[in-house]
Amino acid sequence: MILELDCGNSFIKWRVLDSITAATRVEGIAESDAALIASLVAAPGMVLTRCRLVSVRAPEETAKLVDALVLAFNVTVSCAAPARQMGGVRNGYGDFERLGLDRWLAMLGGFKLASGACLVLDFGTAATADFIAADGEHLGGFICPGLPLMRNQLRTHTRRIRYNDEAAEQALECLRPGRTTVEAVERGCTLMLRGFVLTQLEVARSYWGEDFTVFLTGGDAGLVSAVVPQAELVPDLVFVGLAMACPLS
Ligand SMILES: Nc1ncnc2c1ncn2[C@@H]1O[C@H](COP(=O)(O)OP(=O)(O)O)[C@@H](O)[C@H]1O
Ligand SMILES: CC(C)(COP(=O)(O)O)[C@@H](O)C(=O)NCCC(=O)O
Ligand SMILES: [K+]
Repeated sequence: MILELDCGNSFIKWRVLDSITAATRVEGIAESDAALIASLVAAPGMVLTRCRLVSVRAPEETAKLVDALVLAFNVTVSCAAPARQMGGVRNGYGDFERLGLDRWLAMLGGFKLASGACLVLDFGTAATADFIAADGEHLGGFICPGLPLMRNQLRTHTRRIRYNDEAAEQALECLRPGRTTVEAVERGCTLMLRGFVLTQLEVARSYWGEDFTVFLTGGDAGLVSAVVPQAELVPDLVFVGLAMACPLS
């Protein structure tokens, strides 16, 4: 079985694929290395042979996780690395190694699925947008704070914005103007994310008219999907790119 990991700034997304059919056997989201390993140990019938991962964390942090995986499961671990081009996509950064690897893999996945111009929007700790032209040229992208960062900035830099996660979840029942602090913040930040999406669509239209595919991914993609009904919601887009960047021969 193949273990796949997407180590973001907030969470580790993981899944285990059958080596022969490539079907997903189990998947989850872990808050820490220890929680990840505990979930894998607890899953019944787990025989890991290979592991591939992408990380936007510090190299030392990633190395620690790799060591822990090797120790726990005796697997070979392959880590996605930056590239100037791959899968027909050309990295648009002057310094290509600086482009976040999760963005790069989501772009590879998007371009593969679209086989044409695409706009890749990822809603995690940060919200990111990347533009890939029909010929595979990455035109660049944008990075903004995602919902967790916007919310936490308000909570930590004001005196009177305080509420718990349960209240936050309930506040998103609808997006009418808030009548409590939690509603006002959660709905306000959600509308900021939606505004981000609409602006990115305008940029994409200025390049390609209507001739492009929009991909939404990341943990908070569901919060914005209503404003782009034409978009493809692909939660595992980074994993599509990961399989391209780390083929298991
Ligand atoms: N099951 C879940 N567990 C944790 N967060 C989730 C879950 N489902 C959706 N989310 C949302 O995903 C966001 C984190 O997105 P994610 O793409 O994992 O970020 P990152 O890649 O930066 O770690 C959180 O703000 C949370 O709102
Ligand atoms: C932009 C990001 C912080 C997004 O991370 P995420 O929200 O997925 O955890 C990450 O892709 C990153 O650290 N990028 C390096 C900077 C860049 O892409 O220019
Ligand atoms: K991510």
